[in-house]
Amino acid sequence: MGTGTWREWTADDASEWLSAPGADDDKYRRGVLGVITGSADFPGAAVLGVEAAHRTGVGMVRFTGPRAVRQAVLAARPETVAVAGRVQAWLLGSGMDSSNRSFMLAGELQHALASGLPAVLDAGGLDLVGTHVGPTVITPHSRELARLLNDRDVECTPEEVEADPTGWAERTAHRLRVAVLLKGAVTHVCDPEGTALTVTAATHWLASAGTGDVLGGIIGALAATHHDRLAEEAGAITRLAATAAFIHSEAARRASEAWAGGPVTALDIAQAVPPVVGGLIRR
Ligand SMILES: NC(=O)C1=CN([C@@H]2O[C@H](COP(=O)(O)OP(=O)(O)OC[C@H]3O[C@@H](n4cnc5c(N)ncnc54)[C@H](O)[C@@H]3O)[C@@H](O)[C@H]2O)[C@@H](O)CC1
Ligand SMILES: Nc1ncnc2c1ncn2[C@@H]1O[C@H](COP(=O)(O)OP(=O)(O)O)[C@@H](O)[C@H]1O
Repeated sequence: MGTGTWREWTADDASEWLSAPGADDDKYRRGVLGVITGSADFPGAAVLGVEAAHRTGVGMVRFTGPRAVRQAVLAARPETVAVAGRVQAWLLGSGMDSSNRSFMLAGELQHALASGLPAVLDAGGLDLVGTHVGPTVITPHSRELARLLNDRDVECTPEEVEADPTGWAERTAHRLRVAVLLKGAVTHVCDPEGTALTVTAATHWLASAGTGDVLGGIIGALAATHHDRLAEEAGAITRLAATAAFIHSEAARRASEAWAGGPVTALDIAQAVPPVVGGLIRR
């Protein structure tokens, strides 16, 4: 079992990490999120993450993932810039296969991580943990966490992770020296410094394909808009990740309520993010 004191992250907590742009802001000052996600097999993961990042409120999203995916991303969100350039944070790996990475893609991912900028490592980017130098959060579910640990000679099964999420999240944070967001009906977010937060999902309709990709986009956007804070205080990535999980959960609840408590899709959730962010800012 975990040793830390875990605390549920509340709306009041989340609201402290959100603000509207001011008169002095422009798109660059607000923050640019660089996104390298998706693949020919999973273009949707890139579309969902980019959609969620825009909906969370970021200065710009710069998508430099695989060429095969760019058209789909731009068709869904023409606001996205698809040329390389300066960014303030990275979202890497959703919809990618770590065992099938081209030489060029591997180089681009390594280059992103070597930048020292805040990074969110999801799905097919999880194996890159340890090569990062900036504030970083990994976002596995139980199967991905077990696989990641097995690859580092730590024996555990997805069932063991599910039986003891606090313990495995803490052990992973300490061993890999990184903030961990372990997804599930209760999402556990912790770091090696001892911050330990839970976000209990407001609806179980969240358990559907692509919702994790949406969460990645929300975390990425918050990392980009808080780049100044993260440069001073790397540990803030843990609270930003918990804030993102809270927004994600509330957006799912809203999206479901819009359908009389019925099912929602990942894209519905991304599109329900703005009123949640607006409501938290007004608190
Ligand atoms: N629309 C999209 O493009 C989506 C892309 N996704 C991407 O898909 C990749 C794999 O993510 P997962 O979360 O599925 O990875 P998992 O580690 O959960 O699963 C890996 C593979 O195991 C198999 N599997 C595991 N449990 C299964 C079950 N109960 N029944 C049938 N097959 C099972 C599936 O073939 C799956 O591809 C990630 O890169 C992720 O980002 C997913 O997020 C789903 C949506
Ligand atoms: N039973 C559940 N109840 C509520 N939320 C859940 C449940 N199962 C999973 N979730 C949430 O749904 C999302 C699923 O993410 P993930 O497993 O990465 O899916 P995908 O890879 O298809 O995007 C996570 O945010 C997770 O916390």
